[in-house]
Amino acid sequence: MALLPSCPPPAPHRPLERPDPVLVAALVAGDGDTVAARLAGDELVNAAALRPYIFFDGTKPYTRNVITVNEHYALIAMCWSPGRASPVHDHAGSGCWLRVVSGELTEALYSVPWEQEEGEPCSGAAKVVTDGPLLSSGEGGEANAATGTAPVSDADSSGSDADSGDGDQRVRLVTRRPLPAGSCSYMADDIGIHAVSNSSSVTPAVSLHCYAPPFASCHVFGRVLNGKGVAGAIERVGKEVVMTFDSVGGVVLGEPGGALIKSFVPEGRGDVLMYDI
Ligand SMILES: N[C@@H](CS(=O)O)C(=O)O
Ligand SMILES: [Fe+2]
Repeated sequence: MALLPSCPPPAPHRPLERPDPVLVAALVAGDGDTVAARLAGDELVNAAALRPYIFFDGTKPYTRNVITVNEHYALIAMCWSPGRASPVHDHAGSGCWLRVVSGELTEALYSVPWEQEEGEPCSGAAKVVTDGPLLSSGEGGEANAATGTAPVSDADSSGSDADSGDGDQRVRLVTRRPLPAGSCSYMADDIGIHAVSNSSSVTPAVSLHCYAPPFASCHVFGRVLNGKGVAGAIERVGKEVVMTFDSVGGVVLGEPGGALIKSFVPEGRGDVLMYDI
């Protein structure tokens, strides 16, 4: 059992925390293929190297474990609760390489009907569903987004109506694809926006993400609630959210109120545990 560590182990044992020269050189050169290959290979990324950073907080859809951040990239291990998902989100103009380490994820890719300018704030609707049905991997909501048939009428939102003169602001589901263990993917704003979910309702999943350059905030997208609390299509109602993290360099961060990182494995253990990938 790994209790809350007071400080990270010495750097020589934690190669993932040092800027990787291959990754840095590839990023500086704009060579995405080499970045992908580096993350897909086992030389840098392997279970033993990742294990110190794998923490789950069972109360969250996914736990963000920051392995390292430098001027070129951020390396983050995400631990996915069974059946849970990230909200639909962009990546703040950064490139996002993803490798599924264990379990199986599903990526839902959405197209956006507007040009995403760097640093451009999203027009805000007053009520945005960010952690409701949108986050489940169920069929209901996203099917609406795919067909664009869901009526949207938000009394508190000006200018976000799907039928407004500003044009169609709806986000549309393009595809949903499984990401089994070992698979890799790339995502960026010029491709679209996405939501990632753990495909399993019982098995945790772990993924490794490399963001280049690192970013401190992104936009999430949700369904506008109409006056009766009914969620419509996913629209450009994204609000800027600051990225949070649950551990850094293998050290679990405490939260006000003392919430501890909990593990799903083994079931029922309430103290801080690492999940063995
Ligand atoms: N981009 C997400 C994780 S995933 O859903 O791609 C994040 O940084 O939290
Ligand atoms: Fe993402």
